[in-house]
Amino acid sequence: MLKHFKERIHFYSGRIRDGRLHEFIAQTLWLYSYVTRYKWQIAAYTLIGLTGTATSLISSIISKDMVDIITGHQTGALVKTFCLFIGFSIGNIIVAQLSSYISNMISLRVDTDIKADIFDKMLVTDWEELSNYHTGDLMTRWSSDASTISNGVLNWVPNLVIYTVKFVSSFAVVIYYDPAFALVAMLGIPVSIVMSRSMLKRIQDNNRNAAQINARMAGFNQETFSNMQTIKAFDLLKVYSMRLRQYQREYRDMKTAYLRLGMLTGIIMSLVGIVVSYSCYALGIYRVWSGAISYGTMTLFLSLANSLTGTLNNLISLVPTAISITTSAGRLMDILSMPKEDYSGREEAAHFYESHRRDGLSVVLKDISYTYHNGRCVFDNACFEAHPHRIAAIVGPSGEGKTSLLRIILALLKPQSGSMCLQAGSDSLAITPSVRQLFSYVPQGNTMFSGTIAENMRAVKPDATDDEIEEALRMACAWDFVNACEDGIYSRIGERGLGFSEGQSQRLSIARALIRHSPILLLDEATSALDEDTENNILTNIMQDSYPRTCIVTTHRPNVLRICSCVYRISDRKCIRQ
Ligand SMILES: Nc1ncnc2c1ncn2[C@@H]1O[C@H](COP(=O)(O)OP(=O)(O)OP(=O)(O)O)[C@@H](O)[C@H]1O
Repeated sequence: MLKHFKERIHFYSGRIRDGRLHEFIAQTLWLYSYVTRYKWQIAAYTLIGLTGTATSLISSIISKDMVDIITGHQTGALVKTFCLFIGFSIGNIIVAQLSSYISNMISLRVDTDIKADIFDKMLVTDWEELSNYHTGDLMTRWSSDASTISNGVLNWVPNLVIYTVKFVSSFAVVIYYDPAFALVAMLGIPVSIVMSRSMLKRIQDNNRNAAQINARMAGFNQETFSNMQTIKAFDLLKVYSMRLRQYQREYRDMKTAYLRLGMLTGIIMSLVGIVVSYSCYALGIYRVWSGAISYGTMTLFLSLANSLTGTLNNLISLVPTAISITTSAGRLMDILSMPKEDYSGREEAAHFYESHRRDGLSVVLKDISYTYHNGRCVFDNACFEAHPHRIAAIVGPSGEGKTSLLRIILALLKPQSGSMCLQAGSDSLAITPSVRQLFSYVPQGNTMFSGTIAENMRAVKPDATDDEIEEALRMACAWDFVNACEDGIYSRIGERGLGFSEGQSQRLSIARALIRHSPILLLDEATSALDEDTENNILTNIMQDSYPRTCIVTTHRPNVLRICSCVYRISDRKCIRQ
């Protein structure tokens, strides 16, 4: 006994040392915050479950009385008891259906609420940290892990209460009528406990493996469907088809091993259940034969014996459920515990802009140094400036840091040292995520959303009129081809600009950036697919616009440089003004 106790202590202290118990506690505490948030829903859920338990228990007792009246063991009004029995049976059905409806409604609300909450938290997570995860992995965590959590938060505590009450009340009724019977009904408990203990570790491993394989599969599917053109162009159909099968095989193998174990456990548990049922039958028949109990009591025992074994198994199954919920909580906590962006200065930024709307804002970076998490240092004490009514160009060889500089200006990347601010006269405001509302950004690649052209424009300026949209499209040299479309600005754009050429999509992206009327416009090789004349016209339009806009472009094209007021070359981790 003492040896066993010492082993247990050693086991748990080992877990504390390797951090698993600590992790489990942290995950449980995290989940607890959701439990307290939905305490009323959880209470309603529990109450519904308890009502079901009470009605089914009362039905069993009434059915006992009815059998006893019929067999002459008990005197009483048969018709009244029969009516009660029918009434409770119907009540049982109604309570079951109603509780299923209400619990589904609550579950739906809590599920959408928790998902929206987690979604919002993911949106404000530090961009660089978040970009370490594949989007497929993020989507799996958000959809399936968040579902596991919402289900768990809503069901686990009520189920614990309901099953415990059900077990204890059934047990109390059995003990009241015949304590010996209660002992026999409990025969299966030791086996259930031993079986579930052996399953726990495997369930934990299975949960972890399944989550990893699902994430990989989601990533693979997402990349396959969004890169169909490349896959076909390289004639990779067979390769991708085989790759999918490989992932499926891994998933199947893992699932099969788990199912086999489940089947074995199921067989053993069922055999134990049969032994317990037959023992209960045998004891019941013997007690009726010896006159110790009535037929009615025997029917009551038999129905309660099944309910006791079932409820106990349900109670035991709450342990693996808890493991799967905490595993999901851990996977979401990985994301949610990452640093968050600080948006507390939004109002100050809006006010700063309002005060200097007429003259525009300059961008000033002083002695900034930035190294990516993987150790790649892109800037070391670099300086950069851009001013209203001017276009500042950033040039340099591929991979030198042009896009990284725009990400720094956008506060997507946070320099390890140096300062960066927006300046207007002698006023300045530090660049933080709160300031991002003052930027418009056209990144590399096609970034149009599926929907109409007007919807894309109104995504960044919801109150934009048709005339404003036309004006922005004209400025981006996109009006001619949009006007030529049958539905004009209400023409549909497919996923990632499908239906329009690369150059047309670039012009639509620029129009979308212009319509927002942000004081700072960032264009990352946004005119690379255009012919020189169109590129020239767009940049000249931006320069000649009366709106005081500070424009920063990255480019490899000499044509752009001729229009720009100043040029910075990125070289050797510095920005050198030319
Ligand atoms: N998310 C990232 N994590 C780690 N390193 C990165 C990341 N993004 C870019 N880098 C590295 O930073 C360097 C600068 O990349 P960046 O995209 O800024 O170059 P660029 O000058 O815009 O190139 P291009 O002209 O080809 O677009 C590259 O060497 C790249 O490997």
